[in-house]
Amino acid sequence: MYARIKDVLSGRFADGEEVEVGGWVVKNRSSGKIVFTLIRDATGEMQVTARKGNVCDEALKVADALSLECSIIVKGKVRSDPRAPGGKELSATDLKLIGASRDYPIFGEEEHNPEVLLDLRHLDVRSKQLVAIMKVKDSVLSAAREWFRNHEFFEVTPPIIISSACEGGSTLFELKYFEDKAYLSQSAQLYLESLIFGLEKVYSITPSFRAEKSRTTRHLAEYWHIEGEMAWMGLYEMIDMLEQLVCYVCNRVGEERAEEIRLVGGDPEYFKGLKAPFPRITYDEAVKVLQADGFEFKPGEDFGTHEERQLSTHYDKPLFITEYPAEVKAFYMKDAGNGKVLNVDMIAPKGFGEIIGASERETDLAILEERIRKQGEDPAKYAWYLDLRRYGSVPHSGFGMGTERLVRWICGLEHIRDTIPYPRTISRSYP
Ligand SMILES: NC(=O)C[C@H]([NH3+])C(=O)NS(=O)(=O)OC[C@H]1O[C@@H](n2cnc3c(N)ncnc32)[C@H](O)[C@@H]1O
Ligand SMILES: [Mg+2]
Repeated sequence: MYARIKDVLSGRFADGEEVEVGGWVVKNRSSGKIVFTLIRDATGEMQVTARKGNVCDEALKVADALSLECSIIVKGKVRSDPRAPGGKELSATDLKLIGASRDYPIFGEEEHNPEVLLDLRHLDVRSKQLVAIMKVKDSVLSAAREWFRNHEFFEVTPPIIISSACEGGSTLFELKYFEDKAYLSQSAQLYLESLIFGLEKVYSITPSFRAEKSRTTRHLAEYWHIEGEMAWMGLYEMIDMLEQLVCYVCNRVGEERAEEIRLVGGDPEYFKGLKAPFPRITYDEAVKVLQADGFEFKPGEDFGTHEERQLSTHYDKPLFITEYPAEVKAFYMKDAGNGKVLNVDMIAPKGFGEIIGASERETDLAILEERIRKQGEDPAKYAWYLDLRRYGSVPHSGFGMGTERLVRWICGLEHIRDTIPYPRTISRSYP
């Protein structure tokens, strides 16, 4: 394997030491006898200088003709130079063109129409901005897995092809399944609930699909869903746990990906320093806050983007809002008695909106059947799920965290589409 650019820049190799680096051309500037080439690999960017006399004429000709995104292998001597990005360069002794790149359609700094960039997403995924965001996402996923493993959760692999809605029929994607029909999973929850009777604490990281008709900056038709389900746990114990999970992931990612977060315009220090406890208010208290803020809001309705944004202006940490009206929430949420359910949404500050949806689950069979019917679904389609209440049911709770929502908040991004390599929305399923 070739030397990594970050290792060359970090001083791992002494001046004069010869190393070999593989990478792609970011910029090329030639004055005939000397060619300055900025190359990148997955660890960073550095300058390569090809000088007449140091490289053979053939290699100098290759260097001179390099264009955006050519892939090259360069052998050279490490040389400290304060004028070079990162304070070091490779003074080339040999340079080979591996993959030509003529007229690369995305020009470095130029502003491009977002739709054009999305049509060229298969190329744009190598851009500095998207590479940085994908590194942040990698850290989010690995930090989450580490937290789950350290807290006795088992990772499980629930089905993606499913037979009944978890989050309402209006956002289901239907597919032809042999001679039958099936759907793409909106959430692994119902299957995770079946798995707690053997494993007690389970999690999954899967794609969830929502046929959202809305065009917003925080909805995708396909997103990655970090979901947990815990036997014996009630709502408020789960909220304590969610604070620990979110702080662990944010602290780790803020530490590990500070450079990338800064590069895309985020504030890593905030996430490095995020600490529990987070503020907690009930739905009714949230309604009072909105009304005191002069917001026109009809009590009994769900909070939308505007309400969540307004509520988040009162706090600089994520806000837990609990006990929503039963009518606006899913059938599986445990009845809290006063027309409310034992659920919680976690709303990120600064208008980044809902990151987590969670609840204690209804375990009373009759109440559950009634709520399935009230939501216009046929309990017969949930026969397997209702069996979980017939055989050794226990109090349990669970949550779903949107990975892309979390990455968007950590990176401080305007639109969720840049948090996933290939965003799927109502108007895009290409490339
Ligand atoms: N296991 C569970 O208890 C999860 C539960 N069945 C569930 O799906 N809840 S949720 O619909 O609020 O979605 C959970 C989270 O999933 C994210 N989410 C939800 N919908 C989307 C869309 N369309 N795009 C991106 N992210 C989305 C968002 O962060 C939500 O808070
Ligand atoms: Mg939700």
